[in-house]
Amino acid sequence: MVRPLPEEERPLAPFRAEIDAIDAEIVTLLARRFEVVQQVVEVKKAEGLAALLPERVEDVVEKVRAEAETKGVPPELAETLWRHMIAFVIAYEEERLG
Ligand SMILES: C=C(O[C@@H]1C=C(C(=O)O)C=C[C@H]1O)C(=O)O
Repeated sequence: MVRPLPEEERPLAPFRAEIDAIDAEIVTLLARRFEVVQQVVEVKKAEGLAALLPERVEDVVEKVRAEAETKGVPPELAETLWRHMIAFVIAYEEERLG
């Protein structure tokens, strides 16, 4: 739903267009990541592996924090986002692994 832009917010329009385009790219990348997660579920089923593999979770968080830092993104932001996403992924996997 797109609400009419209040007059005083008009100078923000080009930046918001850029943010919207970036968000769409992020969602595309999330879709790719999620497709891989579905393959992970199949392997975990076959191998009897748990949804939550804590050491891997910490490795992923460490990597995204480091990557964020090199790109001028606050590492705490990356960590917060990834921990939320990973928690969702683990719940998704748990539902499918039983
Ligand atoms: C995808 C996996 O399952 C879980 C989800 C992870 C993720 O979203 O990065 C990482 C660790 C796992 O507990 C995995 O084990 O690799």
